[in-house]
Amino acid sequence: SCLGSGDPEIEALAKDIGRQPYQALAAIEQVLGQTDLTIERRTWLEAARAQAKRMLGQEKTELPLALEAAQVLPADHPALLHLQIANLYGGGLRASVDETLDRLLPQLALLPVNQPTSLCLKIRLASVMADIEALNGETFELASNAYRNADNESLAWMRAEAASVLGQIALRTDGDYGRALSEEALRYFEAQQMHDMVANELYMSAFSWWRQRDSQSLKNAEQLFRRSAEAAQRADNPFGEAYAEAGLCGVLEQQGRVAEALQSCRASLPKLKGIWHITEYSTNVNYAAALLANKEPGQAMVILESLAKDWPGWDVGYHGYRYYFIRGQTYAALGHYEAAVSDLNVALSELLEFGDNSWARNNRLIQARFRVEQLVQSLERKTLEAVEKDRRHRLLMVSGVIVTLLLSIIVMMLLRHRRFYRQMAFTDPLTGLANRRYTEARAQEAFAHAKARQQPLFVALLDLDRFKTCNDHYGHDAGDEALKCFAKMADKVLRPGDVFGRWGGEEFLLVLQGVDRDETNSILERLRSAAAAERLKLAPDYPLHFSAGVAGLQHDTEQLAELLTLADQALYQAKEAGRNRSYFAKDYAVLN
Ligand SMILES: Nc1nc2c(ncn2[C@@H]2O[C@H](COP(=O)(O)OP(=O)(O)OP(=O)(O)O)[C@@H](O)[C@H]2O)c(=O)[nH]1
Repeated sequence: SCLGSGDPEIEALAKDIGRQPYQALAAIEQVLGQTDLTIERRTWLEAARAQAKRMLGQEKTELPLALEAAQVLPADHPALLHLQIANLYGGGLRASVDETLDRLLPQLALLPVNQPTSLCLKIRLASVMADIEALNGETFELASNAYRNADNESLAWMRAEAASVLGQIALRTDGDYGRALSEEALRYFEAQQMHDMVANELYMSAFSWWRQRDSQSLKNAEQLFRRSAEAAQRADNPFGEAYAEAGLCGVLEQQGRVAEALQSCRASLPKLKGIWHITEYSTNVNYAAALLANKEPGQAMVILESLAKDWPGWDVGYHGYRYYFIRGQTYAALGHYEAAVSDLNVALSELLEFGDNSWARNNRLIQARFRVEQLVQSLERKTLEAVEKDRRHRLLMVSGVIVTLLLSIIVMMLLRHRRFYRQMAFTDPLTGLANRRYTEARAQEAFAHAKARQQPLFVALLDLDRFKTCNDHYGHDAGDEALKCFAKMADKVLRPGDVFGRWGGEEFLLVLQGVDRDETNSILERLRSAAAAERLKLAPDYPLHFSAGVAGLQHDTEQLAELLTLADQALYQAKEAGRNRSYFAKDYAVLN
């Protein structure tokens, strides 16, 4: 660090700031502790202290007091001007920067161009303006003026400082020129063993490579950040070390070297705490990015959320872009696509706004913009896909339910139809009794069962008497009524297990199992008297009488047909004998 005070003791202390800022600061503070200092000397020492603290990233809390005390000096006193410049950096309010610059610049213009004081003030001011991103023609002119005019051997230190600051400014637009200047400064600082200045120079150079973001530049940046950390360590400056490690964290993260990035972030963050906010903030964002890359989006979100809470208002400009860009991706990794898209859009708008300044020319911004836009698009696609998938899923479910319902209805209808057709196939449509086919099947079953067990079985053919006359006198409908009435009556009188069905015309078949001859006869008589009691609406004078021919199962009966023939013969006999009676076929040897 140069001051240009002309005081060898103060200049020696100032030079030590570039070597070991901590020790230099302690020495300066020791001298400042003396009570018999003149106000001029005190002001120079305060300017040196401010510079040392700047190198160490410390707050300059005593600056306002020192500035007040220095007011007794003439307004253009270089020590006072130094303090005012120091106050611009970090401590000075942004709003008052322009005002201070308006006051300082004309005064600097009045100073002789090649005097150490004049050179140092210009270098210091250009450096502060570069740090606060006030990069304009004046800044460049201040630095290049100092660089051009520090052209003799005795001003080598100032020339190196000027080269450093001018390099810093040039690196933003012209990398090659910037780096050539930076190397010139580096050579001097290394030769002078000004480790802290070396660390700073390497850092600035590394940073300029980092900005280019291509893989070779990132490698260069990584190497320079490492060298910067080593130099800071030699200078005994943990702040400088943390600063370089923070840079390393970002570069490694960008290179996808996640584990190393996490290590650098974790090493630098505790040392940065409370020292230099912007670096702490951006390193936290880089740390979150590395955690995200390490598939720890939950952890990344914890950091991002605490940043939003503890550092409100920092999410603007480039930092805002980075913050929302990383948080958007973290949201996406956590599956919150809508929040992700919204964050990425904020990132984009920050980027576009931020792109309005001179950095917009840097293609890095354009690349970043494309990346954000690509991500937003892919996330929007993902959201749409998720919605579409959900819709398809629901559609599938609804159609599944509909298909199942339709199938059940069809199955139900088929079952009903089957039942209906089955019934149709087995039932006599007029009387609702079993039809001949079904009656015969059931009779066969009963016959086989009784024969196998040698149990009694009686087969009776029942025929309504003089049915033709009913038809003839009262009409066919009356005949139908008689048949239905007979069927209904029989259904009531007989037991559910008895086989009873329409055999054809006015003829019915009754099969009784497990009952003997007498019981069969009495069942038939029960039927007879119940039928006789019926009165037909359409044929009131037609008596519902029937004749029955009955045959019983014998030991030697082989077929049901034999019994049916016998029953038919017996029926004939019953008719012959005068009707309205039951006749049993030869009943010897009937199973009783
Ligand atoms: N209304 C009606 N008549 C039927 C049905 N099936 C057969 N018939 C009639 O029933 C009559 C049976 O007459 P016949 O065989 O001479 O016997 P019947 O008049 O009862 O005389 P017997 O048996 O000797 O007492 C015929 O005229 C058939 O047309 C039917 O489903 N409905």
